[in-house]
Amino acid sequence: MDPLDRLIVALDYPSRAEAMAFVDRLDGTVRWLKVGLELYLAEGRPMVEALRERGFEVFLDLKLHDIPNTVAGAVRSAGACGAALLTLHAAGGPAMLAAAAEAASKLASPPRLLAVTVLTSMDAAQLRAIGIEAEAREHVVRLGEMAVAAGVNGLVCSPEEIIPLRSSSAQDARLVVPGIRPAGAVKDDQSRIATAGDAIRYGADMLVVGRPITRASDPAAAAAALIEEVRAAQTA
Ligand SMILES: O=c1ccn([C@@H]2O[C@H](COP(=O)(O)O)[C@@H](O)[C@H]2O)c(=O)[nH]1
Repeated sequence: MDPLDRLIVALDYPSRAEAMAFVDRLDGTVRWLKVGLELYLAEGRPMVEALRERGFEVFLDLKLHDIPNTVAGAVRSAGACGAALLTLHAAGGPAMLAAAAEAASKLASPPRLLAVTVLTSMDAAQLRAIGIEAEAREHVVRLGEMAVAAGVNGLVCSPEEIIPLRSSSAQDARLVVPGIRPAGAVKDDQSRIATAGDAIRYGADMLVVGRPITRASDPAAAAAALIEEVRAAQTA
């Protein structure tokens, strides 16, 4: 797989002007950009369309989570803007996921649906606080198997769950992995992390990287270095 198709840069910015100023600084080094809630709620569908017009592939990370009928409608609305990937929460359950998959299947060019398993910011204490006593790995595999059976195309998980998922019934799902940090870097609000090279060696398909690139003094160089790390890991 082309390493350029394995890195998604998260555009966590409050406005189109700031996002586009950052995109300019990337200087053509990346192919995939992620529009999340902050930017989408501020700028909406035209933001995605503008990135598509500039030739980028877009991952629309809206993490939909509602009753099946509402999520199906959201997939129809969001899916028409040209994004290649769209997220929803696996915790919405099989009926919600199946309704989303059915709605996507009726679109002219549907986004691939990715189910977010357990947010990479959550550790054991956070999981216990919402009533989950199982380890993150165990819970991710349970959610991942359920989500794939319900019809989604891929999963969002942390680097720590890639290997367990690859030996589960969800083994063929596209695994999109945030929680990427260079060795020794600050975790910020992330908990379950690994380096880009390790995540690729474990079996990730695509990596999502925000602050290690957006906060770099030279974002284009930081992105190019990550792409090189991916290339080295996949040929090792
Ligand atoms: O479990 C999840 C799901 C989504 N994300 C998103 O990925 C990026 C990560 O940004 P960093 O700055 O590299 O931490 C961010 O946009 C999240 O919304 C996630 O981190 N974990």
